[in-house]
Order: sequence, then C-alpha cells, then structure tokens
Amino acid sequence: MSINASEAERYPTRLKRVTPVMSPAQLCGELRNSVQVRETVQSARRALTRILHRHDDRLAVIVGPCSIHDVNAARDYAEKLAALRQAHRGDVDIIMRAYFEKPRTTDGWKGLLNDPHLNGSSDIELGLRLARSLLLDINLIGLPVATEFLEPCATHFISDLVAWGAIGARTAESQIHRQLASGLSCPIGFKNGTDGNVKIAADAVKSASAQHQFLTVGADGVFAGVWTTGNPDCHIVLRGGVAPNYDAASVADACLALAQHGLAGRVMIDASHGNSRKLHDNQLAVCENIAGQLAGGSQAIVGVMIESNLVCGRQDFAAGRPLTYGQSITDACIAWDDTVRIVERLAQAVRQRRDALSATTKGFAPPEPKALPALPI
Ligand SMILES: O=C[C@H](O)[C@H](O)COP(=O)(O)O
Ligand SMILES: C=C(OP(=O)(O)O)C(=O)O
Repeated sequence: MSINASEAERYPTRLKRVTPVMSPAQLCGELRNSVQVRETVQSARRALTRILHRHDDRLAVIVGPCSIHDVNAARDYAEKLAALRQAHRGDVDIIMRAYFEKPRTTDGWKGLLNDPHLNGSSDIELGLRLARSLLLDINLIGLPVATEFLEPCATHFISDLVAWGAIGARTAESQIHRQLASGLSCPIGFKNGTDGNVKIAADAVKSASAQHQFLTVGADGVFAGVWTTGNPDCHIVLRGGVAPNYDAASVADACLALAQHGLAGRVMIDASHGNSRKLHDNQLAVCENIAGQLAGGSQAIVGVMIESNLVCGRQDFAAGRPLTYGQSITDACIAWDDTVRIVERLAQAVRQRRDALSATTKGFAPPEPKALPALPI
C-alpha cells in the first residue's frame, strides 16, 4: 500500500511505504499450537528453569545456525539435533537456535522474518508465517527452540513456541527489551555489550526480574498497557567483546556483577561472536576451555551457546547466485561433525563435574534453597 497525498500529510516523516500485517492472534489462529508442541515447549522451559536454579546438574546447550534463511535446511538440521538431544539427555539439555531476526552493527540482511526472499522485498507476513510454521514443526519432533527477541512487536507471533530467549548484545541495555523479558514465560539470556561490558547484562537481569508497567501492542494488535510479574529466570550470556570473556576469571567477574545486585551467580557462555572472534573453528577451543572449567567443578556455568550448521563457514548471497545448502549467510558456523564432537565433550565434562562434586561434602548445590516458582502457562 503506498501512502497517498492526504496520508502523507499525516505522516510528516520519511516513510516511503506502509504495509498492513495480520495480527498475532490471526496468525496464531491460522497456525495453531498443539498439545504435543505445548508439551515440548513447557517441559523444556521447566527443565531450563531447574538448570538455572541448580536443581538439575545438566548443562543447557543452545546450538544451531546463526540465522535461518532456508526452512528446509533448518528442518534437516533439526532432525539431526533431535537425535543428538536424545543421545545426551542425561548430561546436557539441547535446545535448537532458530533465529529469525538479526540485529546488525550497521546494516545488512535482517533475518527471515523481515526479508524471507533475501532480496529486500521485505515480505514480513510471509516471514512471520514461515517462522511460526517452522517452530511448530521443530517442536513437534520434540526439539525445543531458542530465539532472539529483537522487535518487541514480533514477539506475540512466536513466543508461545519458544523455550529460551535471548536479548542480544545490541539491545541488552534497552529498557524496552528488559520490560519485554520481564513478562515473557521463558528463561531469557542477556548478552554482554558488544564492547564486552558485562554490567549492562547484570543490570538487565536485575531489571527484568522486577515488575514493569508499560505501553505495548497486544496479541490482538491493539495498543495496551501491560503489567508484568518480573522474570526470575534471566541470566547473563558472556559473548566476548573487544576481548574474549569465556575464561574462569571472566566467569567470576560476571558472578560478582550479579552478586552486586543480590543475584545468584550463573552464566551461559556463547562460544561464538566476540569469544571466537568470529572465526568459527575457534568455538572448539572455547568449548574445550569451558569443558575444563566444568570438569574442575564450576557451578556458575549453566549453559553454552554454539553457532553450528550442516556445512561449516559462511557464504555471501546475491541475486541469481545459487546458495550452498545448509551454510550460514550471516556469521560463520561450525559443521555438523564438529557439533557432535563438542556436545560429546561437554556431556563428558558434565559427568566429570558430577563426579568431582559428589566427592566433596557439599556436592551440586542450588544457590537459592527456596522453592521454584510455578511457571506461567
Ligand atoms: O549474529 C550475527 C551477527 O554477529 C550480528 O547480527 C551482527 O552482525 P554484523 O556485525 O555483521 O551486522
Ligand atoms: C546477534 C547475536 O549475538 P550478539 O547479540 O551477541 O551479537 C546472535 O547470537 O545471533
């Protein structure tokens, strides 16, 4: 829909085009959640909550493509990952990264949700439909899903299908995203800033744990004032910055930043981004270091994030140029075989941590002995 002359007077800005989009309620009515899907999402949220509060000594592993641009390749990846999840479920809790929105440093492709044709045509309705149906399919095979919540308006279209959410390095300091996290039903990881500032993430965890009232758009597409309960299941994700921050000293610093807010020391470590210096193979060395910390008894590390795809590396895309199936078009990822090796190593490290801690008098211990709060449905 183009803006006509009289509308242009009402839009005294630089808008070029406005396209209506269905409401979240319409899309969720069209692509319905099912009993099996709800069970996958809710049991995964419960398990992650238990891991975060150390009532479960496993490690959360958020693994998958940097971004999804081809839903068929994502389904193939999910089939493999679902089997890996089953194989290691005693030691690690695997959740698939399914990222549909990409925050950019300056500009670039903003993800399947915003531009599913990869050509700037920005068919957002199609993007939302593809994202929601892929999430339904992945959950249906019993594999829970993680995503980044970037555009708050997009949240209602998919959040019922998400077991774990990220607020990225570029938005962790935003009040809007902290408010959003305070009302979401899944655990949320806040990344440290792109420069490595961890206080931003600790402040975000504190802020999102509190109740908020704010103006937003509801699931019916109508503006609303909402009151949230606060989210007790938020944590820091260490993703590196100008320097990596996956080592034991950085984990201790992050726990200190949390303690200054009276929050329990728990972190997830992102092996990619600033921690890999965007060189995908470096994720293996980062994970080896994390495995060493776990085997040594670190209880502060509750999760690991890995960027992985069917094919290693990344590719540029351009009109008319065929794409390699299963390879990232955003950040470089490790290949499937290396993914299997890393997961096996992390699972072994969790067993080593279990053995190391059971040999001590205290063992694996929740930092907060209080009962877990009931999860909202
Ligand atoms: O995870 C992906 C990227 O690191 C993120 O979207 C930023 O990418 P850019 O710096 O290439 O814009
Ligand atoms: C964009 C991402 O990470 P960060 O916010 O840490 O850059 C990501 O995980 O896809």
